[in-house]
Amino acid sequence: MDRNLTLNLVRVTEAAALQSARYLGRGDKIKADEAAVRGMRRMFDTLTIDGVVVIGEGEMDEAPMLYIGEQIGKATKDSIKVDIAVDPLDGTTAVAKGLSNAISAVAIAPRGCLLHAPDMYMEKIAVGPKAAGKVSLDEPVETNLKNLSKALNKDISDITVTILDRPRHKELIERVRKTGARIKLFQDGDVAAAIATCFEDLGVDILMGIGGAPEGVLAACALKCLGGEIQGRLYPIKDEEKERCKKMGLGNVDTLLTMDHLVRGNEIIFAATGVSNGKLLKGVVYYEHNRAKTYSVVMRGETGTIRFIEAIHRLDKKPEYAK
Ligand SMILES: O=P(O)(O)OC[C@H]1O[C@](O)(COP(=O)(O)O)[C@@H](O)[C@@H]1O
Repeated sequence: MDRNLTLNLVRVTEAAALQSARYLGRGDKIKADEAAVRGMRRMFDTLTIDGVVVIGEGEMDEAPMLYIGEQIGKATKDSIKVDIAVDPLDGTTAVAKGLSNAISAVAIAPRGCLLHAPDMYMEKIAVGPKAAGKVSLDEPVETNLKNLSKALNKDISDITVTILDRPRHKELIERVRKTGARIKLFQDGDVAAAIATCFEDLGVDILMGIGGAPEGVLAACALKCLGGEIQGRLYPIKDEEKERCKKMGLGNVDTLLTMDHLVRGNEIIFAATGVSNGKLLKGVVYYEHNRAKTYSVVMRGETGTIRFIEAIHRLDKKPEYAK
């Protein structure tokens, strides 16, 4: 894929973040999400790609924009055909409540390379580069933490496990605590939490637990670029979810989804911009004179280059970013 696309993709998440951050702390997660979708969708129109959304805001009848199957970009005859995974706002509740860790994220890969993960839960385990290949969803929690401690060469009491703070994780939390490892619970945003395992100074060594399946694919795109590892297993709860897996040709839902199942190859570009403050990315800051600052990260699987980008936006000169 054209490497210039890398920087253009950041514009897409910046636009979404700038729009949705306006709703930080306003108690309206729907409006925050709609704003992110609008900003992202508009900016996508400027990219010369032949894209199709495979992870998006829902089916065509549920979502007006960025729905699954929607054609994206200004395609020319030379445009590369790509799959697009979007989460215009990962952390809608966080934004509504003015809490941390919300990001806007997008990934692209050549057509056919991204798993068309249905909108349901997925069990996940994610680690950074030093522990890639050393943990498995097929192993018990205790074994994984023992192997992680060996891989990182630190005592199990110095391992920090990050887990979504949900009642469904009660047993997982108890088992982790029994091993002596520390737990960092978080309220929302498991894409950013999975990515954080790849940066030692962010203080989390492993992500465990159940979150959204679409978010699992986005996290896999980022972790491929970063040299980490995420594995997933679909976690359908309702009968219609099981039916949906079958219809989508996902076969046995118990299959352990490796990195290559989630995203094939390493021709990947992933970009994210902070909406509210998080450890990985700071949120949008609005300044006087209609200026705003964004913090983004963009990465390419082929080269493994990771760029952190701080941008100052003159909203008076870019009215499309301002509303
Ligand atoms: O809130 P639930 O139902 O436990 O779902 C977990 C999912 O919710 C999130 O925390 C936020 O997702 P939304 O922005 O769609 O609300 C995800 O990061 C995570 O994968």
